[in-house]
Amino acid sequence: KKKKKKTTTTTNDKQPHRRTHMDRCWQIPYKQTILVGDSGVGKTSLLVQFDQGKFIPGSFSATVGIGFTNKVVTVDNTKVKLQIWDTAGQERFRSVTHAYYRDAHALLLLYDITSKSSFDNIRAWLTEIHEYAQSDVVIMLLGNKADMSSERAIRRDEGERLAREYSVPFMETSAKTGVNVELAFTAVAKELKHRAVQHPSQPKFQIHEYIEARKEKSGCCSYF
Ligand SMILES: Nc1nc2c(ncn2[C@@H]2O[C@H](COP(=O)(O)OP(=O)(O)OP(=O)(O)O)[C@@H](O)[C@H]2O)c(=O)[nH]1
Repeated sequence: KKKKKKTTTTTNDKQPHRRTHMDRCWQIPYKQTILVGDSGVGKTSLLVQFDQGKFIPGSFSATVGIGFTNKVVTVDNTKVKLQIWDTAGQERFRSVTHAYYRDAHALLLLYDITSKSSFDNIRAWLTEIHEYAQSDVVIMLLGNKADMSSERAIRRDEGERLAREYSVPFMETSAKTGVNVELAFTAVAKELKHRAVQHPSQPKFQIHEYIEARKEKSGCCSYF
């Protein structure tokens, strides 16, 4: 049995993509994705579901400051390395979070479908994002806790309407059941990959269409 060679990878943002003898497919240097939204909407839970495929129920412990998880997503035979930052939703950590917006390639903005205030605050979050982040940052709006249909406070079409107003893609997710969690991150990875390696003659990747064709609408309450 051949001994596996130890490899080290370096990132160089000036090189959008490269192929090395260690890789079987193309690689894109780390892309920073940040999870933002009010405290308790499920940012940490969403990341744990995506990273480990599990949901840890029980008492809620608010994130203090900021932390990250590295995750490689393979899209179209290309490895997109996402460095996913989980921020604290609490107001008192806001200045810490702002400092990270500038370097973000993508922002996943969450509200909780059972919390009207978390939905109402989305406009304030978007104002902050537009103030601190790069103008071409990929933004996605997620209505989390879609499994809690009996406590739903925000209809799906309200989320859709808000997303349309800001021209951002939208879907409802559940960090508990996993509904649309992988899709949210894969769509972001695909968009970032296309931006990095897209040839001008190729058609642009349509993130809205990609999501619309794949998102699960289950776990939501058709009555609304
Ligand atoms: N039913 C259900 N509960 C969820 C879901 N996502 C998160 N929760 C619960 O909601 C609470 C808050 O979740 P967190 O992931 O800690 O929220 P957060 O947005 O990271 O909060 P901060 O760290 O304070 O910003 C926890 O009790 C979770 O178990 C979900 O999709 N469905």
